[in-house]
Amino acid sequence: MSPDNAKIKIDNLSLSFGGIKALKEINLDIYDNQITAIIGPNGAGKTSLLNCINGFYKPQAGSIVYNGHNIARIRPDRVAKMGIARTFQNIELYSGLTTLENLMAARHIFMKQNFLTGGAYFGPAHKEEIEHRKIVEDIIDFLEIEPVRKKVVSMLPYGMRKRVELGRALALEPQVLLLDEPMAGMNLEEKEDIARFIVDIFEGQGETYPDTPILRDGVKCIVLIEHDMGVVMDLADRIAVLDFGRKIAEGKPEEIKNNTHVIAAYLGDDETSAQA
Ligand SMILES: Nc1ncnc2c1ncn2[C@@H]1O[C@H](COP(=O)(O)OP(=O)(O)OP(=O)(O)O)[C@@H](O)[C@H]1O
Repeated sequence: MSPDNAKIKIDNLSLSFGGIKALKEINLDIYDNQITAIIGPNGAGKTSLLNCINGFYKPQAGSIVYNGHNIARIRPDRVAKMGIARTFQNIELYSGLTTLENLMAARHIFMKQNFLTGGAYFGPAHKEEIEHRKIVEDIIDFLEIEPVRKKVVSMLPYGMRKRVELGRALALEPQVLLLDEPMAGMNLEEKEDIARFIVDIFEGQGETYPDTPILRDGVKCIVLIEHDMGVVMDLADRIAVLDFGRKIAEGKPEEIKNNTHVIAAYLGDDETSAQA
């Protein structure tokens, strides 16, 4: 693991909103074959960092190099096409569409045929639709959401909508999956389900889904924002800690657990954390 083979290399990233400095000179390398967790108190800059990676926010300074391209300031739809998918703290789905339609909508970025002009029932558009449908059906099966596949997502319980959102991100067949508090607002059982899905997505399901590479091979680079420390310590290979827009620590879970600056940041000891 050296900075030269980082999947995403973030250098000196700074982002402000008027007088508010959301991110201050962040340096962070994110690697394949790891689940990287980003933690920190409320307002620390975690979501802002994901928003910079996927193109929602345009940082004033710094770079984000992914597969050799600086993607800082590239549009979100292009970043998604390049292989970075994400879920949101406040679920972002087409609330009037069904589970199936939401996942199929994600596939449209891959469709060569325009589904309005390509002939929906005959010809190439129909063939293409069937291929995309196969991938989507495998994702629905994997996430155990068959019972709600024809249900409009606004009618689904919160935990189920979170799961559909995870499916929508998988339907983009990403190389990198950014998860913003995927378990927020869930009960213990729902949290355990999502934790299991994250591990299964990361590891891949092999020949259970032979024709759907994203499930067969898994997503080898996952970035997770999560407040539940038990979950973070269990799932993460590496943890980066933000506080007031700065990265104050980075390391393996056991290193972070005992880091005095991290403990101070969580207990609200500003003086100690500011000195980091
Ligand atoms: N669009 C925006 N406009 C103005 N200020 C913003 C915007 N987005 C974020 N901020 C500010 O940037 C800072 C970092 O916010 P951010 O949401 O990234 O923190 P966070 O660590 O994700 O917090 P939480 O754990 O509460 O979700 C905060 O002061 C926040 O108010």
